[in-house]
Amino acid sequence: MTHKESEPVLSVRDLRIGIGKQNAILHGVSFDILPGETYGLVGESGSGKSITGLSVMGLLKRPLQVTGGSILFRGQELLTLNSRARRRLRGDRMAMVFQEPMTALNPLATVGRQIAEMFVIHRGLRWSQARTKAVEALENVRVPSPEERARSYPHQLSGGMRQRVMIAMALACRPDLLIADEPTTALDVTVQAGVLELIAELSQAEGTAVLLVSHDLGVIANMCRRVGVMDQGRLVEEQDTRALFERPLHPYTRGLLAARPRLGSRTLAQRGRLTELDEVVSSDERGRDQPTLVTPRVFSGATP
Ligand SMILES: Nc1ncnc2c1ncn2[C@@H]1O[C@H](COP(=O)(O)OP(=O)(O)OP(=O)(O)O)[C@@H](O)[C@H]1O
Repeated sequence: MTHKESEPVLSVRDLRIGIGKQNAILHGVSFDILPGETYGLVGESGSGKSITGLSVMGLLKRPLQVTGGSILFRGQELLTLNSRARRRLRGDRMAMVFQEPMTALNPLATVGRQIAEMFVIHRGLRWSQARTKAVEALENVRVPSPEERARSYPHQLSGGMRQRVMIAMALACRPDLLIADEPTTALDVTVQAGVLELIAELSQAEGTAVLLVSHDLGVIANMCRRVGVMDQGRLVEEQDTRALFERPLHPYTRGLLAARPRLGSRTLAQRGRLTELDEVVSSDERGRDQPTLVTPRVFSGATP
């Protein structure tokens, strides 16, 4: 890694997306993600979380297009790069995992081959070496019997295992940035936790910056130190996660928090994590030994 540890891996400034110039959908979103940081983007369906992630990856599909702003990746402007250069970055320096792994996996190739391909394309390894690396990559994401699993086709694996395979592919080349868009929404609650813990562990071990997109505040609470709240194509608030739960500044965030799942619902709260966070936040000990907080930001319509 050549960039300094304190410099953001990703710096999104005033990002605008629209259908042509007239029909704006994302209205000037800005945020930074530091190395090793997991930054959460939360908001209701349709608020613009996914299109933000897709535009960073350069995977936005027409009729949607970036109409303004800047996306700096390790100091390099992505919006002026040609498609070949962006393709070279994808899968190598930045990678994305989606809610539904089958959209990213080829049903006709074994998972071992698909992971191996990453090493062949981006690292120039021979297939024999790449296959060995693929088995290692499966081992890293705690896939049991990785040699055997490498020979499986995606449909022969459970949803949780497929998600691990997609994470193994995404992290194969040790990217600086991982974009995880609702990575556990389609999974059973017990499997969710394992996949999230895996992303957190790998990010810490490798210093990977993670953009975690989720509508689930419980997931964000467990994974992220900072969170941006999106509403109707705007980032309406950005705060340290604990502070957000304690003192939501924007009315929309307050609404989200009021509507958040409680014990008994099908989220991480079921495992007591959200309740733990509630306890931490409401405790007198809060704030102690916490990393330095960023200045809370409210972007519009705030009534602090
Ligand atoms: N292909 C498309 N054509 C036109 N509008 C689109 C297209 N894809 C997304 N949009 C619009 O962009 C807005 C943001 O969508 P986006 O998928 O980013 O929301 P989201 O917050 O990720 O929600 P979800 O969690 O449901 O994916 C929505 O209003 C959606 O209708």
